[in-house]
Amino acid sequence: MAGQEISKEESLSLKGYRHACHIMLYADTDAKLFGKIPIKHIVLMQMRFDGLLGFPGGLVNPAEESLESGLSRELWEEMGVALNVAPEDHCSSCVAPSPPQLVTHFYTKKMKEEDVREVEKAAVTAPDHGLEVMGMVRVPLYCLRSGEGGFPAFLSHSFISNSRSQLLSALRALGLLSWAALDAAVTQADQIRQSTQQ
Ligand SMILES: O=c1[nH]cnc2c1ncn2[C@H]1C[C@H](O)[C@@H](COP(=O)(O)OP(=O)(O)O)O1
Repeated sequence: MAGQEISKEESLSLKGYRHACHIMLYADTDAKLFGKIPIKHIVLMQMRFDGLLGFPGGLVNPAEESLESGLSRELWEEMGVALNVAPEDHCSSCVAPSPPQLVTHFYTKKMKEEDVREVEKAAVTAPDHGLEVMGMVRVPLYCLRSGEGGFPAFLSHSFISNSRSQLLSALRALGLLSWAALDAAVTQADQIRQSTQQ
């Protein structure tokens, strides 16, 4: 479910559409899982109230505020931190495949590892914690030796709207995972989904 890409400016002229803004916060890390598997990058997503994975953010009314300030407001509600989002952090805008009449605007922001830790700590006492947000999650970007563990297993879960495509596109565009690693993970995730549907 990728949705149809559209420019931010064009999307704002669409009549009768709602606008949702979400952001991928990420950082580099030297940490190693079990002391040997390099984690390389921390990427934050969240478990939503509906059991689906998605990015922090929410609905913004462009008639009342800019997309970026609306996104900052949503981030405060969901993560309890005042994060400045700039127009330069904008990554893509899409007419979402579902729900209807929705444009999803996607942003990415690189942080320091220690600042990501502060976000994670603050999120536990944010207004929406335990209500609209069940918790922040880190995306495991590594693959375990079995081939399926780690990122493929993560991708086999259920995601809200086009957030899975947003994740894959951002990882590709930012060079956090190679094209080959991404393609292999997507193929393995499909296999995991098929095997768990039986
Ligand atoms: O992470 C996401 N990526 C793309 N679209 C998303 C994401 N999370 C939600 N959505 C879509 C689907 C939802 O109906 C709307 C509104 O999002 P939500 O975060 O639930 O907004 P509110 O907190 O209710 O304002 O966007």
